[in-house]
Amino acid sequence: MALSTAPTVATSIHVDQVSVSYAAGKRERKTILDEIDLDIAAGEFVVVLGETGCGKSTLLRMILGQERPTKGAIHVAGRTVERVGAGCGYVPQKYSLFPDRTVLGNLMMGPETAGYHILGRLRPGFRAFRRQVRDKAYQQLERMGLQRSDGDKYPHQLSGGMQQRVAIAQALMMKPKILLMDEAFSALDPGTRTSLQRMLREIWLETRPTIVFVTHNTAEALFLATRIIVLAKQTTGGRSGAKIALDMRLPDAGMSLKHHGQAFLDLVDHIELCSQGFESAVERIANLEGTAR
Ligand SMILES: Nc1ncnc2c1ncn2[C@@H]1O[C@H](COP(=O)(O)OP(=O)(O)OP(=O)(O)O)[C@@H](O)[C@H]1O
Repeated sequence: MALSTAPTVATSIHVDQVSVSYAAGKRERKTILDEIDLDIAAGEFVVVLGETGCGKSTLLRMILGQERPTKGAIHVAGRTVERVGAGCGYVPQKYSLFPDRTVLGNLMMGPETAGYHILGRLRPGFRAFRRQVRDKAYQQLERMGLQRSDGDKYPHQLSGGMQQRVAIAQALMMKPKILLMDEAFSALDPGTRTSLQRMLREIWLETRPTIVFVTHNTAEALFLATRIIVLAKQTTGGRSGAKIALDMRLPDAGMSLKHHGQAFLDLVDHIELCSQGFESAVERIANLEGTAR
């Protein structure tokens, strides 16, 4: 087994020889991720792609601390992840808001809970603190393109796109250095999805959090990412879990078909072929590198 290497703080996320397997029947285990090594530097916008069931969400849950790896370890900002969400904001596909709280209540809950425990709220400073948190919540709402009056609504009174805007605002209220997003735009109609992609890129350009974003959509990945990771299952050699089949830094973040034409289409093809199997991806990349020499 590889020794755990000490991660530096500048390395925002350090995934060290992580394997994940689940019980499959009485005696067997099914390997989902197989000895994954991945270093993500502070400020990178990493998009994780891969075919359905290859373990993208599993990897994100491990970074979040919702689950522990079967083998290996994950370090976030220099600390081994041992509990949920230490320093990470998280936006899932949907249903992340508390249905019995207003939008404002949802936004204020995190900072209030982190700032004052229940008895501490009787102290004189709490009211002023609460006013500051409320002002910040309104600023976040407006930053997300929502109205102040939306603050009084309950989640069920909002469209799916508005709910996801609130979910992102909620995650940003805690000023996370790391934002984990799991198919956060997948349930939205194409127009709303495009506008949220633009908004997320703007937020990233303004404050440069580290973002790890899981999606099925290759065009979305190329528009958002500074780095694309493709997970693909192994199919030979008696191993079955997924490994990193492609790890690609993009010279041009914010790529789109409109601006990059054939280069964009070639990259989409390359990524999609690499996601079809780990071994074939390795062979494909070796062939391409041989041709380039
Ligand atoms: N707690 C669990 N117990 C057993 N199996 C699990 C558990 N969590 C995930 N799996 C299995 O792990 C595999 C990978 O799941 P995961 O959701 O990470 O894949 P994914 O790449 O995100 O898929 P999709 O793109 O379809 O969302 C699946 O086969 C899933 O059934």
